[in-house]
Amino acid sequence: MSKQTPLVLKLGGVILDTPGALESLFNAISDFWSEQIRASQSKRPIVIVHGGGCVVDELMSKLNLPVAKIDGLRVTPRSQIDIVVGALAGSANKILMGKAKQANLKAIGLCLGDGDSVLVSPISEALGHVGRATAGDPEFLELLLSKGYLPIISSIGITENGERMNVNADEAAVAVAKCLSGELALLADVSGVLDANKTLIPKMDRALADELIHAKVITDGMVVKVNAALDAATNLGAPVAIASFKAFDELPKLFSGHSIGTLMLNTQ
Ligand SMILES: Nc1ncnc2c1ncn2[C@@H]1O[C@H](COP(=O)(O)OP(=O)(O)O)[C@@H](O)[C@H]1O
Ligand SMILES: CC(=O)N[C@@H](CCC(=O)OP(=O)(O)O)C(=O)O
Repeated sequence: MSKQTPLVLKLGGVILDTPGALESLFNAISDFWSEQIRASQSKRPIVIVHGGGCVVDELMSKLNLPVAKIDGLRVTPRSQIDIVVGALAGSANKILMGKAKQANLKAIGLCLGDGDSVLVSPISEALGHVGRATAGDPEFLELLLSKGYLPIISSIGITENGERMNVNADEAAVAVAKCLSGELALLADVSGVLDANKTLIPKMDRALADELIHAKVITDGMVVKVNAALDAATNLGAPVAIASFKAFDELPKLFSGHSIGTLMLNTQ
């Protein structure tokens, strides 16, 4: 049985607020693996990296704390890192673990710092506890994947000095994919990158992305996502999909290596 390229799936936090979405996603993974076993193939390794920006926002609002972002990244002062870690590595990660368990998946809940899989360093004083992520040591994740685990990784990292850092989950997923030399798909609450008429753009290179960002057709979190996907496509030497986590019928296609949503191209 040949070794298969790991697939890194990034889930936006909105999936946690979308009724039935996690159940459908995990059942799709379970069905895909059962099908592979029936066909006497080895299970394709899958890793989930998740966000939870909306979970953090809800908690901040309950605590009457303001939300501030710079270029799509949450300003995370020292006084708020406990809240962010609790929401992402705690609540969001364990909700996902619970849903994976209900689908009988052998999941394991992690953060970027486990096994030094992803290394992080502070970006700027202005952003506070926000980290830039780079690929680290693949050994730990490869060990888990070789034993058939489904790692579910939050976007919380730990610096060399032991500081906890909040990492944008798209950037975290890119670093995990680089660490494992895997394929990457960024799953959000939209069918992919949309043009000015809200029509899906099937393929996108750097030139088109720059044009649409400049024209403010691509805005907010999608700017970070598009830039992260193009960076990953270049580094991994393979296209990266931006697609919907609601595209349940298309997920088996994605799992078996076909494209869905918008394909971000390596144009270097
Ligand atoms: N051109 C665009 N195409 C699709 N979505 C866009 C575009 N520009 C901005 N967006 C917004 O980006 C959002 C997805 O980014 P984000 O909220 O950061 O997702 P996630 O939380 O999954 O990382 C969409 O819900 C949409 O509101
Ligand atoms: C630095 C930074 O912005 N971190 C993000 C991490 C979570 C995230 O990216 O969640 P989504 O994928 O659901 O947007 C945040 O605090 O919102």
